[in-house]
Amino acid sequence: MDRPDQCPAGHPRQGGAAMILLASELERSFGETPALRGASLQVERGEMLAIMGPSGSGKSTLLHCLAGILTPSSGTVSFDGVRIDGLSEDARSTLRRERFGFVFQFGQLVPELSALENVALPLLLNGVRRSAAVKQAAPWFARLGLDGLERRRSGELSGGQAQRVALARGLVAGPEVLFADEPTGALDSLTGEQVMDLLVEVARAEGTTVVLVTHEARVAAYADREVIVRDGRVTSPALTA
Ligand SMILES: Nc1ncnc2c1ncn2[C@@H]1O[C@H](COP(=O)(O)OP(=O)(O)OP(=O)(O)O)[C@@H](O)[C@H]1O
Repeated sequence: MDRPDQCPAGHPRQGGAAMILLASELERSFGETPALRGASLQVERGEMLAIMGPSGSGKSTLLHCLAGILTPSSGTVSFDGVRIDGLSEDARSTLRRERFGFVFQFGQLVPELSALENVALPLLLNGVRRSAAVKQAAPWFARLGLDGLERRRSGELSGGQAQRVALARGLVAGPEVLFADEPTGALDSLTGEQVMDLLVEVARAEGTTVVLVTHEARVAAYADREVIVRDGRVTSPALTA
């Protein structure tokens, strides 16, 4: 199993270090409330990792620190071998735009834009011309079973459809890591399974690393590996290299 050309998850390495994300001893509080209290985690390139744990244990805060949305008050986060915890807001914003994708619990589509424009948005923000961005976004509709919904606004989509549009938007720019925070949390279980099936299928096909926060065991079961966050710490053993 220990083949040097493959990750444990069985996917080809894309070059570079095996660990794409490395968090060490993260601390972060909100006012008097400690959210992370020495959380450490490693994510291997190409793997799909589920972060589980009780409500309020620090899962989202950990994801936000890994993704450069938040900075920890102490501890380090490295992405692709480079420290990102000390980067400026502008540099973190560029990093998120160019190398990460996001799916949140409530799709957070821009209501004024069509579904197609929502999917094209990350490309437009990366400086891709409108016509090219739309051309690149369009095939995602067939890929995610959304044919014919391109012109709809988010208010005209079902929860599952909106979440598939959000998934397309999260993946359209070819991110190295997709961060998904309770991506099925607002969906019924069947619709949630359909979204997870697509998320896994597309992430595997694209070789995208996935960091998935969920409190649902059946959602975590899609992942290659699970860790548990309790009281701001990752309690299950991190992968040992
Ligand atoms: N922006 C914020 N302002 C104040 N407190 C916050 C903020 N974000 C998180 N917290 C607090 O930090 C702790 C960890 O929150 P976090 O959202 O990371 O947990 P979680 O495990 O993702 O929870 P849930 O499963 O309920 O979403 C909680 O006590 C929470 O109330």
